[in-house]
Amino acid sequence: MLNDQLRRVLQQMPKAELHIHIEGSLEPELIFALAERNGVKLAYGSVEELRAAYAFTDLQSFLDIYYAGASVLLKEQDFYDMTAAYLKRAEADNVRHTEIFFDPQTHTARGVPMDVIINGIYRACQDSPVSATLILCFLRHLSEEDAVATLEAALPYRDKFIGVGLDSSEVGNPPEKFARVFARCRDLGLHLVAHAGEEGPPAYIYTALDTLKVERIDHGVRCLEDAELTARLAKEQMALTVCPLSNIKLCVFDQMEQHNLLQLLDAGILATVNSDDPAYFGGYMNDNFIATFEALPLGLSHAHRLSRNGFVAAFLPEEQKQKFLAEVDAFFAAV
Ligand SMILES: Nc1ncnc2[nH]cnc12
Ligand SMILES: [Zn+2]
Repeated sequence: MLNDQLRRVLQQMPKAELHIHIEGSLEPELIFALAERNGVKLAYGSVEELRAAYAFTDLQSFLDIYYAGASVLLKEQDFYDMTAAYLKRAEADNVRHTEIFFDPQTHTARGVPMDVIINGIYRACQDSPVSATLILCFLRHLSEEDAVATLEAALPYRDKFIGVGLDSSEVGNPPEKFARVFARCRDLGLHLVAHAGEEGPPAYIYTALDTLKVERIDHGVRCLEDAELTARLAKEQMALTVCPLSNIKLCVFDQMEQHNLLQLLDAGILATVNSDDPAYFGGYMNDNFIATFEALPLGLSHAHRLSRNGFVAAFLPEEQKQKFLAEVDAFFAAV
Protein backbone atom coordinates (compact mmCIF):
# COMPACT_ATOMS: atom_id res chain seq x y z
CA MET A 1 0.00 0.00 0.00
CA LEU A 2 1.11 3.55 -0.67
CA ASN A 3 1.78 5.74 2.31
CA ASP A 4 -0.14 9.02 2.51
CA GLN A 5 2.93 11.15 1.87
CA LEU A 6 3.88 9.35 -1.35
CA ARG A 7 0.27 9.43 -2.56
CA ARG A 8 0.13 13.20 -1.96
CA VAL A 9 3.45 13.68 -3.74
CA LEU A 10 2.22 11.72 -6.77
CA GLN A 11 -0.96 13.78 -6.87
CA GLN A 12 0.67 17.16 -6.40
CA MET A 13 3.98 16.90 -8.28
CA PRO A 14 4.19 18.84 -11.57
CA LYS A 15 3.63 16.60 -14.58
CA ALA A 16 4.07 16.58 -18.34
CA GLU A 17 1.80 14.32 -20.34
CA LEU A 18 3.29 13.19 -23.66
CA HIS A 19 0.98 10.37 -24.72
CA ILE A 20 -2.73 11.18 -24.72
CA HIS A 21 -5.08 10.58 -27.64
CA ILE A 22 -7.67 13.31 -27.36
CA GLU A 23 -10.38 11.01 -28.78
CA GLY A 24 -9.49 8.62 -25.95
CA SER A 25 -10.45 11.26 -23.40
CA LEU A 26 -14.11 11.19 -24.52
CA GLU A 27 -16.01 10.03 -21.44
CA PRO A 28 -19.22 8.01 -22.02
CA GLU A 29 -21.33 10.88 -20.62
CA LEU A 30 -19.89 13.27 -23.21
CA ILE A 31 -20.30 10.68 -25.99
CA PHE A 32 -24.01 10.47 -25.18
CA ALA A 33 -24.40 14.26 -24.84
CA LEU A 34 -22.72 14.85 -28.22
CA ALA A 35 -24.71 12.02 -29.85
CA GLU A 36 -27.91 13.71 -28.73
CA ARG A 37 -26.72 17.20 -29.77
CA ASN A 38 -25.77 15.92 -33.25
CA GLY A 39 -28.53 13.34 -33.79
CA VAL A 40 -26.02 10.46 -34.02
CA LYS A 41 -27.39 6.99 -33.29
CA LEU A 42 -25.19 4.92 -30.97
CA ALA A 43 -25.05 1.11 -30.78
CA TYR A 44 -25.41 1.32 -26.98
CA GLY A 45 -28.57 2.29 -25.10
CA SER A 46 -27.02 3.99 -22.09
CA VAL A 47 -23.82 5.26 -20.50
CA GLU A 48 -23.73 2.13 -18.34
CA GLU A 49 -24.17 -0.18 -21.33
CA LEU A 50 -21.34 1.58 -23.16
CA ARG A 51 -19.04 1.46 -20.14
CA ALA A 52 -19.79 -2.25 -19.72
CA ALA A 53 -18.41 -2.81 -23.23
CA TYR A 54 -14.98 -1.56 -22.11
CA ALA A 55 -13.61 -5.07 -21.53
CA PHE A 56 -10.76 -5.35 -23.97
CA THR A 57 -8.70 -8.39 -24.93
CA ASP A 58 -6.12 -6.62 -27.07
CA LEU A 59 -5.44 -3.35 -28.93
CA GLN A 60 -7.84 -4.07 -31.81
CA SER A 61 -10.78 -4.86 -29.52
CA PHE A 62 -10.26 -1.41 -27.97
CA LEU A 63 -9.75 0.44 -31.27
CA ASP A 64 -13.10 -0.83 -32.62
CA ILE A 65 -14.96 0.83 -29.71
CA TYR A 66 -12.69 3.90 -29.69
CA TYR A 67 -13.43 4.70 -33.36
CA ALA A 68 -17.17 4.14 -32.77
CA GLY A 69 -17.07 6.56 -29.81
CA ALA A 70 -15.37 9.24 -31.94
CA SER A 71 -18.28 9.13 -34.45
CA VAL A 72 -20.23 11.66 -32.35
CA LEU A 73 -17.69 14.41 -33.15
CA LEU A 74 -18.96 16.54 -36.02
CA LYS A 75 -18.73 20.28 -35.27
CA GLU A 76 -15.88 22.52 -34.18
CA GLN A 77 -17.61 22.99 -30.82
CA ASP A 78 -17.59 19.19 -30.27
CA PHE A 79 -13.80 19.07 -30.68
CA TYR A 80 -13.51 22.11 -28.43
CA ASP A 81 -15.69 20.60 -25.69
CA MET A 82 -13.82 17.28 -25.74
CA THR A 83 -10.43 19.00 -25.49
CA ALA A 84 -11.56 21.48 -22.83
CA ALA A 85 -12.87 18.59 -20.68
CA TYR A 86 -9.53 16.76 -20.95
CA LEU A 87 -7.52 19.87 -20.12
CA LYS A 88 -9.64 20.49 -17.03
CA ARG A 89 -8.92 16.95 -15.80
CA ALA A 90 -5.24 17.34 -16.61
CA GLU A 91 -5.08 20.62 -14.68
CA ALA A 92 -6.68 18.91 -11.66
CA ASP A 93 -3.86 16.32 -11.80
CA ASN A 94 -1.21 19.07 -11.82
CA VAL A 95 -0.30 18.50 -15.45
CA ARG A 96 1.63 21.64 -16.45
CA HIS A 97 2.34 20.67 -20.04
CA THR A 98 0.67 18.24 -22.43
CA GLU A 99 1.36 17.17 -26.02
CA ILE A 100 -1.96 15.98 -27.39
CA PHE A 101 -2.37 13.40 -30.17
CA PHE A 102 -5.28 13.71 -32.54
CA ASP A 103 -6.39 11.32 -35.33
CA PRO A 104 -7.73 13.45 -38.21
CA GLN A 105 -8.41 10.47 -40.51
CA THR A 106 -10.97 9.14 -38.02
CA HIS A 107 -12.98 12.28 -38.71
CA THR A 108 -12.16 13.29 -42.29
CA ALA A 109 -13.29 9.78 -43.38
CA ARG A 110 -16.76 10.73 -42.05
CA GLY A 111 -16.75 14.02 -43.97
CA VAL A 112 -15.60 16.30 -41.14
CA PRO A 113 -13.36 19.03 -42.62
CA MET A 114 -9.76 19.34 -41.36
CA ASP A 115 -10.23 22.96 -40.24
CA VAL A 116 -13.15 21.95 -37.98
CA ILE A 117 -10.99 19.32 -36.25
CA ILE A 118 -7.82 21.35 -35.81
CA ASN A 119 -9.45 24.66 -34.95
CA GLY A 120 -11.73 23.12 -32.32
CA ILE A 121 -8.91 21.29 -30.55
CA TYR A 122 -6.47 24.20 -30.90
CA ARG A 123 -8.89 26.82 -29.56
CA ALA A 124 -9.48 24.77 -26.39
CA CYS A 125 -5.70 24.54 -25.89
CA GLN A 126 -5.39 28.31 -26.18
CA ASP A 127 -8.16 28.84 -23.62
CA SER A 128 -6.52 26.55 -21.00
CA PRO A 129 -3.98 27.54 -18.34
CA VAL A 130 -2.19 24.22 -19.08
CA SER A 131 0.60 24.49 -21.68
CA ALA A 132 -0.69 22.36 -24.57
CA THR A 133 0.59 21.53 -28.06
CA LEU A 134 -0.72 19.16 -30.75
CA ILE A 135 0.69 16.12 -32.56
CA LEU A 136 -1.15 14.88 -35.66
CA CYS A 137 -1.22 11.07 -35.82
CA PHE A 138 -1.47 8.99 -38.98
CA LEU A 139 -3.55 5.80 -38.73
CA ARG A 140 -1.17 2.97 -39.61
CA HIS A 141 -3.93 0.55 -40.71
CA LEU A 142 -4.57 2.91 -43.63
CA SER A 143 -2.24 3.42 -46.59
CA GLU A 144 0.74 5.74 -46.76
CA GLU A 145 -1.05 7.56 -49.63
CA ASP A 146 -3.89 8.32 -47.22
CA ALA A 147 -1.35 9.65 -44.71
CA VAL A 148 0.21 11.88 -47.40
CA ALA A 149 -3.21 13.27 -48.34
CA THR A 150 -3.93 13.90 -44.64
CA LEU A 151 -0.65 15.77 -44.24
CA GLU A 152 -1.44 17.92 -47.31
CA ALA A 153 -4.89 18.73 -45.94
CA ALA A 154 -3.35 19.72 -42.59
CA LEU A 155 -0.53 21.88 -43.94
CA PRO A 156 -2.63 25.07 -44.13
CA TYR A 157 -2.76 24.71 -40.30
CA ARG A 158 0.96 23.93 -39.92
CA ASP A 159 1.34 26.57 -37.19
CA LYS A 160 -1.20 24.72 -35.01
CA PHE A 161 0.65 21.40 -34.58
CA ILE A 162 4.24 20.69 -33.62
CA GLY A 163 4.70 17.13 -34.84
CA VAL A 164 3.34 13.91 -36.26
CA GLY A 165 2.88 10.44 -34.81
CA LEU A 166 1.80 6.97 -35.88
CA ASP A 167 -0.95 5.04 -34.11
CA SER A 168 -3.75 2.44 -34.52
CA SER A 169 -3.29 -1.30 -35.27
CA GLU A 170 0.43 -2.00 -34.82
CA VAL A 171 1.06 -5.64 -35.76
CA GLY A 172 1.26 -6.01 -39.56
CA ASN A 173 1.70 -2.25 -40.05
CA PRO A 174 5.41 -1.64 -39.35
CA PRO A 175 6.87 1.87 -39.15
CA GLU A 176 8.68 1.50 -42.50
CA LYS A 177 5.29 1.48 -44.26
CA PHE A 178 5.35 5.25 -43.59
CA ALA A 179 8.98 6.01 -44.51
CA ARG A 180 8.19 8.58 -47.23
CA VAL A 181 5.57 10.58 -45.37
CA PHE A 182 7.77 10.77 -42.26
CA ALA A 183 10.73 11.92 -44.41
CA ARG A 184 8.53 14.70 -45.76
CA CYS A 185 7.43 15.67 -42.22
CA ARG A 186 11.09 15.77 -41.19
CA ASP A 187 11.85 18.16 -44.06
CA LEU A 188 8.98 20.31 -42.86
CA GLY A 189 10.62 20.62 -39.43
CA LEU A 190 7.90 18.67 -37.62
CA HIS A 191 8.72 16.62 -34.52
CA LEU A 192 8.42 12.87 -35.11
CA VAL A 193 7.09 10.15 -32.80
CA ALA A 194 5.59 6.69 -33.38
CA HIS A 195 3.86 3.96 -31.41
CA ALA A 196 6.20 0.96 -31.47
CA GLY A 197 6.74 -2.05 -29.23
CA GLU A 198 3.29 -1.89 -27.62
CA GLU A 199 2.05 -5.14 -29.21
CA GLY A 200 4.63 -5.15 -32.00
CA PRO A 201 8.12 -6.65 -31.73
CA PRO A 202 11.43 -4.90 -30.97
CA ALA A 203 12.09 -4.85 -34.75
CA TYR A 204 9.39 -2.15 -35.02
CA ILE A 205 11.25 0.00 -32.47
CA TYR A 206 14.42 -0.31 -34.55
CA THR A 207 12.67 0.81 -37.75
CA ALA A 208 10.85 3.63 -35.95
CA LEU A 209 14.31 4.88 -34.91
CA ASP A 210 16.34 4.12 -38.02
CA THR A 211 13.82 4.49 -40.85
CA LEU A 212 11.36 7.05 -39.49
CA LYS A 213 13.98 8.82 -37.33
CA VAL A 214 11.55 9.43 -34.49
CA GLU A 215 12.52 11.47 -31.44
CA ARG A 216 10.41 9.48 -28.96
CA ILE A 217 8.92 6.00 -28.91
CA ASP A 218 5.32 5.73 -27.78
CA HIS A 219 4.97 2.71 -25.46
CA GLY A 220 8.14 0.78 -26.41
CA VAL A 221 7.75 -1.57 -23.47
CA ARG A 222 8.72 -4.62 -25.53
CA CYS A 223 12.26 -3.19 -25.94
CA LEU A 224 13.37 -5.24 -22.94
CA GLU A 225 13.15 -8.40 -25.08
CA ASP A 226 16.28 -7.15 -26.89
CA ALA A 227 19.32 -6.35 -24.73
CA GLU A 228 21.11 -4.45 -27.49
CA LEU A 229 18.06 -2.28 -28.12
CA THR A 230 17.60 -1.63 -24.41
CA ALA A 231 21.23 -0.49 -24.11
CA ARG A 232 20.87 1.73 -27.16
CA LEU A 233 17.69 3.43 -25.90
CA ALA A 234 19.44 4.12 -22.60
CA LYS A 235 22.62 5.39 -24.25
CA GLU A 236 20.73 7.71 -26.60
CA GLN A 237 18.34 8.77 -23.83
CA MET A 238 15.49 8.04 -26.21
CA ALA A 239 12.27 8.70 -24.33
CA LEU A 240 9.57 6.04 -24.01
CA THR A 241 6.07 7.32 -23.32
CA VAL A 242 4.82 4.45 -21.18
CA CYS A 243 1.10 4.09 -20.39
CA PRO A 244 0.70 1.67 -17.45
CA LEU A 245 -3.11 1.45 -17.12
CA SER A 246 -3.43 1.12 -20.90
CA ASN A 247 -0.96 -1.78 -20.88
CA ILE A 248 -3.06 -3.62 -18.29
CA LYS A 249 -6.42 -2.92 -19.99
CA LEU A 250 -5.08 -4.07 -23.36
CA CYS A 251 -3.45 -7.17 -21.84
CA VAL A 252 0.15 -6.20 -22.71
CA PHE A 253 0.85 -7.24 -19.09
CA ASP A 254 -1.54 -9.42 -17.07
CA GLN A 255 -1.28 -7.38 -13.90
CA MET A 256 0.33 -4.12 -12.82
CA GLU A 257 2.68 -6.14 -10.59
CA GLN A 258 4.15 -7.52 -13.83
CA HIS A 259 4.63 -4.13 -15.51
CA ASN A 260 8.23 -3.42 -16.52
CA LEU A 261 8.37 0.32 -15.71
CA LEU A 262 10.88 -0.18 -12.90
CA GLN A 263 13.06 -2.42 -15.08
CA LEU A 264 13.04 0.27 -17.78
CA LEU A 265 14.16 2.88 -15.24
CA ASP A 266 16.79 0.53 -13.81
CA ALA A 267 18.12 -0.02 -17.34
CA GLY A 268 18.71 3.74 -17.54
CA ILE A 269 15.89 4.43 -20.00
CA LEU A 270 14.14 7.81 -20.08
CA ALA A 271 10.70 6.38 -19.30
CA THR A 272 7.69 8.64 -18.73
CA VAL A 273 4.20 7.89 -17.39
CA ASN A 274 1.14 8.83 -19.44
CA SER A 275 -2.57 8.04 -19.72
CA ASP A 276 -3.01 7.09 -23.46
CA ASP A 277 -6.85 6.89 -23.55
CA PRO A 278 -7.93 7.82 -20.03
CA ALA A 279 -11.70 7.57 -20.57
CA TYR A 280 -11.32 3.95 -21.70
CA PHE A 281 -8.53 2.67 -19.46
CA GLY A 282 -9.73 3.73 -16.02
CA GLY A 283 -7.77 6.83 -15.32
CA TYR A 284 -5.93 10.04 -15.97
CA MET A 285 -2.35 10.91 -14.99
CA ASN A 286 -2.66 10.65 -11.22
CA ASP A 287 -4.50 7.33 -11.50
CA ASN A 288 -1.66 5.99 -13.64
CA PHE A 289 1.00 7.08 -11.16
CA ILE A 290 -0.91 5.77 -8.15
CA ALA A 291 -1.74 2.39 -9.72
CA THR A 292 1.89 1.92 -10.76
CA PHE A 293 3.40 2.95 -7.42
CA GLU A 294 0.90 0.77 -5.55
CA ALA A 295 1.91 -2.32 -7.53
CA LEU A 296 5.68 -1.84 -7.91
CA PRO A 297 8.48 -1.11 -5.42
CA LEU A 298 8.76 2.56 -6.43
CA GLY A 299 9.45 5.41 -4.03
CA LEU A 300 10.05 9.16 -3.76
CA SER A 301 13.22 9.13 -5.83
CA HIS A 302 11.36 7.39 -8.68
CA ALA A 303 8.55 9.94 -8.43
CA HIS A 304 11.10 12.75 -8.75
CA ARG A 305 12.78 11.06 -11.70
CA LEU A 306 9.49 10.37 -13.52
CA SER A 307 8.27 13.91 -12.94
CA ARG A 308 11.56 15.24 -14.41
CA ASN A 309 11.57 12.76 -17.31
CA GLY A 310 8.25 14.07 -18.62
CA PHE A 311 9.67 17.57 -19.03
CA VAL A 312 13.09 16.36 -20.25
CA ALA A 313 11.33 14.40 -23.03
CA ALA A 314 8.90 17.21 -23.92
CA PHE A 315 9.14 19.15 -27.18
CA LEU A 316 9.53 22.48 -25.42
CA PRO A 317 11.82 25.46 -26.01
CA GLU A 318 14.89 25.04 -23.78
CA GLU A 319 14.09 28.01 -21.57
CA GLN A 320 10.54 26.81 -20.87
CA LYS A 321 11.81 23.27 -20.23
CA GLN A 322 14.34 24.50 -17.67
CA LYS A 323 11.62 26.55 -15.94
CA PHE A 324 9.44 23.46 -15.56
CA LEU A 325 12.39 21.36 -14.36
CA ALA A 326 13.23 24.00 -11.75
CA GLU A 327 9.61 23.80 -10.60
CA VAL A 328 9.91 20.01 -10.27
CA ASP A 329 13.15 20.23 -8.30
CA ALA A 330 11.72 22.94 -6.01
CA PHE A 331 8.69 20.76 -5.37
CA PHE A 332 10.80 17.76 -4.38
CA ALA A 333 13.19 19.88 -2.31
CA ALA A 334 10.18 20.87 -0.18
CA VAL A 335 8.91 17.29 0.30
N1 LIG B 1 -2.77 2.52 -27.28
C1 LIG B 1 -2.93 2.80 -28.57
N2 LIG B 1 -2.18 2.15 -29.49
C2 LIG B 1 -2.33 2.40 -30.79
N3 LIG B 1 -3.21 3.27 -31.28
C3 LIG B 1 -3.99 3.94 -30.41
N4 LIG B 1 -4.94 4.87 -30.61
C4 LIG B 1 -5.42 5.22 -29.42
N5 LIG B 1 -4.80 4.53 -28.44
C5 LIG B 1 -3.88 3.74 -29.04
ZN1 LIG C 1 -1.32 5.58 -27.67
